Amino acid sequence: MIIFAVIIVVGVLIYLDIRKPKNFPKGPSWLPIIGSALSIKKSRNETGMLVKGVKRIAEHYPDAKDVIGFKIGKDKVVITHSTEALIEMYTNPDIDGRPYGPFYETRTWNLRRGVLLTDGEFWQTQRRFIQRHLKEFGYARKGMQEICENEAEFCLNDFRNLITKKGGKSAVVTMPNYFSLYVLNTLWLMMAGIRYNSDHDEMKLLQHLLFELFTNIDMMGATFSHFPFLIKIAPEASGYKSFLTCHTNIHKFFSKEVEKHKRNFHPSDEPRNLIDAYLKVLYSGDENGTADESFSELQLLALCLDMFMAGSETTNKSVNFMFLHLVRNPQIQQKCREEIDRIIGRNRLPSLDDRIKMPYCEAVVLESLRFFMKNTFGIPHRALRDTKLCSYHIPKDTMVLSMFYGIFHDERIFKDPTSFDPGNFLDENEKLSIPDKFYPFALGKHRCIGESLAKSNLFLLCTTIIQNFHLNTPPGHDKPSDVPIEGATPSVQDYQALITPRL
Ligand code: HEM
Repeated sequence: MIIFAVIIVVGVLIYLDIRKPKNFPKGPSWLPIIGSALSIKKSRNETGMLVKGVKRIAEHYPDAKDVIGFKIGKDKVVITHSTEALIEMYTNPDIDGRPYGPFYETRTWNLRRGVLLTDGEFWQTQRRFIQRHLKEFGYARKGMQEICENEAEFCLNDFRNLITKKGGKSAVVTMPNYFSLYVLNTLWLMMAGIRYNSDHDEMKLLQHLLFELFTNIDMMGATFSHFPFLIKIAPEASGYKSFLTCHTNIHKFFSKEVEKHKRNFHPSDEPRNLIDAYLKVLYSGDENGTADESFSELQLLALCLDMFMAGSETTNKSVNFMFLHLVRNPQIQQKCREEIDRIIGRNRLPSLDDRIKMPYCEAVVLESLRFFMKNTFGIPHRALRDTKLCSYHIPKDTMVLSMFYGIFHDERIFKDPTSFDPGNFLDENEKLSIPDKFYPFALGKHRCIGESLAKSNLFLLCTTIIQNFHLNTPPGHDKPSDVPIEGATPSVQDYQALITPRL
């Protein structure tokens, strides 16, 4: 009798686990416990990339051309993969939440902290604070322009010194990640008032940790997050242990920085950067004298972590894609150089004021953003309540992901989406012409807050380096591969470039 009852209960549980909600987006069938995880894994292995794997699965459901539905472990996951679906998702306030789960909370002491993966009023208050103070410490004044121009010049001088050390004619440089410190400095000067030199070991280690982290996870989360029971029984194999260790090390670094600020800042002082401004609110409240309860020291650490992750990885990798394609395509490099010589000349360094007069270099920047974003997903969203997406039913708490491949590989927008072509952003008169639906920084309430900083860095690093050097494949080397390495965001494979000063 008992056995019979157990069989019935198990049967009902399995039925509930594999049953799709009515009018849920089409997709592979769900197996007990694992859902459609195996279908995704198989397709990802066969195509070599998660983005391509999802695209291939979607092709099996031609009548579901905009969104596709999965279940991975405990999570219902819906992926938007057409331009229209992405726009609908980002502009639907019912899908403005961020998911729950160990992946999202382990990184911040099992609490929901920071700005990247929080939602509701807490997120709104903190986002508003960052936006206001980024303006104050850079965006709205000449500050950001000066900071980015200076960092591009530091990069230029480091290249020059390297070439001098190698005998003065040229140097072979390991390219991906060469620029990461300069990119990070532009953000960190506004956040913390600090710039790091290229030989700062602790910062190099931190960037390495972050790079590893982004390579080992994906935007759907990690195995331990979809299957939380694995945290206890397989902490290493599920990726939980390394995820935790990496975050512990990152937190140690930021705690030290915040401590330094606490020692050197008095509430009556004028804040010099975003961390100071945050401490001022913590010590003496905002302009009304009260601090919102979302402000705390742990939250400040989480903000540092989030800004570091959101700001440096993304920009650095876009810069890497830009230089990869400049090395692979000397004719594009030459066209940039011609525009630089015509508009700026060789007697002064590029400035952000030149940008408006340099459509070709600007088009290279936009094409690099397309190449970075086309193989990535947005940060996961969550349905705050039952809602609709492309007329499908999306139950409350479903994870909703945007797959930018849909926009950036759309043949209706880009003639040949697979080739790197700045012409995608120029009209027949070589004037800048940006497609209406070009959203590398997303849209809606979670739209990126770092767009202008990222674009400024890309433009200035491109023009400052190309104004002064030729970048080529070293003799005897193959052209660097343009097949990206998978991860939460795609990376450029290791390659070397020969840097030669212009005569
Ligand atoms: C090439 C560089 C960058 C790209 C392509 C990029 C792209 C994006 C995208 C697509 C989102 C929306 C995520 C979503 O909800 O789906 C986002 C959000 C965000 N970005 Fe960026 N980003 C870049 C650089 C930066 C920089 C430099 C910063 C820091 C100043 C930054 C800070 C953020 C933050 C804090 C969010 C979360 C906003 C929120 O949820 O309210 N990003 N970014």
